[in-house]
Amino acid sequence: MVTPGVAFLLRSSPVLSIPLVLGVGLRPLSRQLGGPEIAAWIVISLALTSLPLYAVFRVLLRDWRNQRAADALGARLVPVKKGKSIGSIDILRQMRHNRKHGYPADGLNQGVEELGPVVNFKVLWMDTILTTSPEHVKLILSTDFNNYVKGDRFKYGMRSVLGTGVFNSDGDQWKFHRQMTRPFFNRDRISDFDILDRHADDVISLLRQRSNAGYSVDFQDLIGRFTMDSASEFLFNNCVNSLKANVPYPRNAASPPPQPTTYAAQAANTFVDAFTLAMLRLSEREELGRIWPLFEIFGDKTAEPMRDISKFLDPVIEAAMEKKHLAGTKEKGGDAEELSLLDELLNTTSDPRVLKDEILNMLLAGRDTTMHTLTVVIYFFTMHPDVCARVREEVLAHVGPSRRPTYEDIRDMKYLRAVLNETMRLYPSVPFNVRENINATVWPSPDPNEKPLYIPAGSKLPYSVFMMHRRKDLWGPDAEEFSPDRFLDDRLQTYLLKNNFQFLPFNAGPRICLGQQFAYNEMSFMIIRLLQAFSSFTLDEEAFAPEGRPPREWANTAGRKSIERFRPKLHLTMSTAGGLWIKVKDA
Ligand code: HEM
Repeated sequence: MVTPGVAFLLRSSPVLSIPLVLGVGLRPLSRQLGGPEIAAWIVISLALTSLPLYAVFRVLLRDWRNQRAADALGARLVPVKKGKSIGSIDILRQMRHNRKHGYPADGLNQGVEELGPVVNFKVLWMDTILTTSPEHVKLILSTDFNNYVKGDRFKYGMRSVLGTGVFNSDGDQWKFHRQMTRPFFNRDRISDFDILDRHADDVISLLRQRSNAGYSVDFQDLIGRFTMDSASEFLFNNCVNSLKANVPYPRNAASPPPQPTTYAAQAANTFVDAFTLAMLRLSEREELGRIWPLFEIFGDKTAEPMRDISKFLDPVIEAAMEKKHLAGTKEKGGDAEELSLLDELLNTTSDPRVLKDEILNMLLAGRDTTMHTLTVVIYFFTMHPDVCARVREEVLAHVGPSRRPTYEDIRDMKYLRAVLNETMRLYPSVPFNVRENINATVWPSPDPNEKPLYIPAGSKLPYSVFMMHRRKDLWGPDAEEFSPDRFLDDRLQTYLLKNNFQFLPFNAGPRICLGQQFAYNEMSFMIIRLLQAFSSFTLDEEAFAPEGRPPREWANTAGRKSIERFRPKLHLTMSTAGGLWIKVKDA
């Protein structure tokens, strides 16, 4: 099998062979055409400089064409953030460093402060136009939807894990996947809390048991197991059972009791670790941009985690296909409630590859996003005990201390919804996203006194809801503060309702998150259950691993970065570096 790196070199071979062709062919060609004898040193110099010259020529030609096209439309080019080194490689290096060690949007913020809310970070001579403007995001996601795609570059990087699933497809292929999965998210199904309730019980008993024994718990790890188990049961009726596997003890625990390693626990941890690693590899590719295959010359870095994922998923899919085969085609309107997404999908396709792609896409969509939001809600509870107490009051008033919450309870709990929204405003699970434009286009200028902006065809267009959600001109002077009431008081009218594209944790338009309502239900359900069981939460900072502690220098910066006591980390989705170690107080 050809590795991604070798495939990349083969694809680039026509250009890469220019020096060779010049070196070997120039002198004989000149002789044959009766031209002058070319000195060897000239041939060598030409061969050596041909590639850089070719690249410079192409870049200059493209920039000249873009300028002409912009002029013709009465527009201007997007301001470029210039790096100090050739191809702005220093910016790329800085971004990679920031991703690993910085706070989300470090580096990008400087560009935006300097040049405005739309900046071209022209890394490796490729137009990479970042916008934080609601009006541009609206064009991308909604009003000019057909001109913006995930694009071949993005899809190629994700393909070895996500295949052609709903996340990783465009056009008719995407429509096919979306139509296939949408019916599954109907109101009855997403309000059926049986699965959630069972797994929430496991979370609570584990928290209680560890708390009684005096240990703190990594809430992110625990809740990731909850979202994985719920999603796997919901999606393919086959629980990963990660909550039954060994849950880690804090690193500062004096003598944690030994945990028996069962085959099931090991299998669950292997699957979860492989899934996490595969997602990490994908985010590394996305970060490197179009040159990522060069870092995978000797092998596909997703191959190993995908082997472990397949070991778990393939038998599940085979068993569902077998069951379907034995039962014959289910009639529409049958006992739909009992069917998982996988069973539903089998009514549309029997292609195991399509089934696996879809399931993996859904797991990606459903696990880390809700895990992250719930983790940050609990973090905010530890930082704002008054908010925690107020949500708890609401829980007790609407649901009481032990009853199982219903869909109607959740719908009516306005403050809980405001807390979830405020958490997703400050720490959205998908803080950065990206599209590519098919045709050249023009965006309105953020400064009405300036000409509109010309966007060349095929530009990489990252948009950041993380940055947009913190803009003071859109949210008011307290934009960086955690204040759930902004979704309930005058600020709702003054800011949010003026522009419904400025709050987009779930995206918008035709590709809006399919699981939005399910996610609100799942997260609300879990919080209600937690607040019925526990009255408060505290951080156990002693238990944080060094990589999970915000560096000292953050305290000397501005905004939220200076006050946070956890460390947000960025991959495809956001998470908490080193986890969130907490202690709970029994209610
Ligand atoms: C807090 C929880 C969640 C957040 C913040 C969230 C956010 C998002 C965002 C921003 C997108 C757009 C991605 C893109 O265009 O590249 C998306 C898409 C999607 N989400 Fe969610 N999501 C959440 C939970 C879920 C859950 C629980 C599920 C299902 C189990 C789900 C299913 C999907 C699907 C299928 C898509 C793809 C839609 C498409 O491309 O047509 N999401 N989500």
